[in-house]
Amino acid sequence: MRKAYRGSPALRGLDLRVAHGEVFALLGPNGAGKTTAVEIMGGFLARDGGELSVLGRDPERPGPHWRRRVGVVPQQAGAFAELTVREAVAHVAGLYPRPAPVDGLLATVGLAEVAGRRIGRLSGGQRRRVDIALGVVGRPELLFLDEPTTGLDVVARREVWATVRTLTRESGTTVVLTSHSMAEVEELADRGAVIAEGRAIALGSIAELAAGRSSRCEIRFTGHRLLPPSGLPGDTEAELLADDRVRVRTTEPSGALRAVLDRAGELGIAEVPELRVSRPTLESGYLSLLAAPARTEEEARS
Ligand SMILES: Nc1ncnc2c1ncn2[C@@H]1O[C@H](COP(=O)(O)OP(=O)(O)OP(=O)(O)O)[C@@H](O)[C@H]1O
Repeated sequence: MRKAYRGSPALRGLDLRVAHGEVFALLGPNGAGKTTAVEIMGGFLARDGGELSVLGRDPERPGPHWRRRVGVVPQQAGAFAELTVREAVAHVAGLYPRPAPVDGLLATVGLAEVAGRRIGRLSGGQRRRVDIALGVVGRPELLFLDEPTTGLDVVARREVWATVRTLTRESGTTVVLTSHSMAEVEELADRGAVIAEGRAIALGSIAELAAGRSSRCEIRFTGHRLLPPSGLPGDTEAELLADDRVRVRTTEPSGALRAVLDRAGELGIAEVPELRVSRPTLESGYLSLLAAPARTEEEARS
């Protein structure tokens, strides 16, 4: 996809493939082009170039039934302020041939108790749930969720995650999710792409994105004498920090840990002080990908 706004490029050849039934995350800094991509894929915005097939159709020439098969929860929604929750959801349900039962859906998204209240009187989190209910009431095969939990409290966020998981599990809905929350992406997504300056700089499973530019795990403990004199296995780097703390980064966490534990045994130390082993987080992988020099899409795909 290519798109420029008044000559200034927002998408410079964004290339994506989302598989049927998966939750695919679009990650990237502010202004990277995520919302522009969602608006184009959802059929709300014309692109300048590139080929696009969404559920087998070009969103600019969708044919009669395509729109009913695609649900969109935009970043800024909040329609129907004068209607009650149930009226709004029932109204939108009436536009679809096989809508979800309204009261069941309101229960699923946690709105049953405020079903009779006007949308304009709801809290921000409750309105966001209305947005989600409106996006899914037509039982779309494909759902675009643009930052679904921004502004929600921790409990509400988890409830929205549970709703999305229920939808994907029970109806096999394919979801394209944009989010700035790494926790959200780790919780919901199967695969994703990191977008920067209108291009995908990395594509893959969430574990692959978390590995980022270096797939090394981290082992931390206190006491440099626990480092075996013969060294550690694999592609490993040991760093001495303040207070005699040690940070080991390694591609072979089990082997490196075994070597440290063996050394502790030799020294008669039963418990390695402050021992912690961690895999790379999505946040660290994401940051390493963004810090990398601009890569071509071919490199990103491989
Ligand atoms: N309607 C518009 N008119 C002009 N420029 C726009 C318009 N919409 C977006 N842009 C520009 O296009 C670029 C991509 O914006 P977009 O909203 O797609 O990014 P995003 O990745 O969704 O960002 P965020 O994470 O902040 O939501 C930005 O430089 C933005 O300023």
